[in-house]
Amino acid sequence: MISLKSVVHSYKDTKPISFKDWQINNGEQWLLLGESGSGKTTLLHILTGILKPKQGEVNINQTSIYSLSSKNLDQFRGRNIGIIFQRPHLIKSLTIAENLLLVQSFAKLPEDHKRIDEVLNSLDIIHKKDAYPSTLSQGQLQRVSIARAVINKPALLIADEPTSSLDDKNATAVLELLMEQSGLNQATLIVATHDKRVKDAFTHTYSLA
Ligand SMILES: Nc1ncnc2c1ncn2[C@@H]1O[C@H](COP(=O)(O)OP(=O)(O)OP(=O)(O)O)[C@@H](O)[C@H]1O
Repeated sequence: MISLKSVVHSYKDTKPISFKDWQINNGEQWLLLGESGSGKTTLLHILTGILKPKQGEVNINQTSIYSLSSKNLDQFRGRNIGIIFQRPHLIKSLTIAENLLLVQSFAKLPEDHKRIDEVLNSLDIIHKKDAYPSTLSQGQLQRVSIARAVINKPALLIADEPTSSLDDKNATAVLELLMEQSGLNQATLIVATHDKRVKDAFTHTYSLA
């Protein structure tokens, strides 16, 4: 279970943003909606342990994440949280498989080539395993981003505007893959977007004012 309690954040010289309390049960799929500037990215950073809020508490499966030391928080994030950004941030000098091996090693998990093949197969991108990111299409790169996010079977999968740079066909495919991949591991899925094409796929919505 993930919970957000009495969370408020303010950046230097800006007015504080209050986030209403939020409770998410394991395996639920949520849409995070909000106008530009309403605080979606801020909230995702708070939920993923990147940004400590000025006030309030964030719990992920009974762990109050901001009570962890920074070393333990890094490891917790690597093992429990997968993040998909609007654009894939892959390391250009490494192959797709090597990029995925790096994610296992950051989380201090053993190299697991079988798991890499399994994930790349399920995302229909195994043929690009030994290719470099610059040789992949935008849609293929987004599938690799999903592979990277799910490789360690995280309990929480978070996507920040995952479809906004894709055409209709790829946007639908990426959304279906996100739902399918989170379902495979019973992971909780949170997708932040203002892409109207994806709204209907979700039953739960958290809206920022
Ligand atoms: N590092 C920062 N320093 C100061 N103010 C910031 C910083 N990051 C965000 N803000 C401000 O906080 C508010 C929320 O920003 P945030 O990026 O979370 O919004 P958003 O909903 O993700 O917007 P968008 O949909 O346009 O990406 C905005 O007013 C923004 O200007």
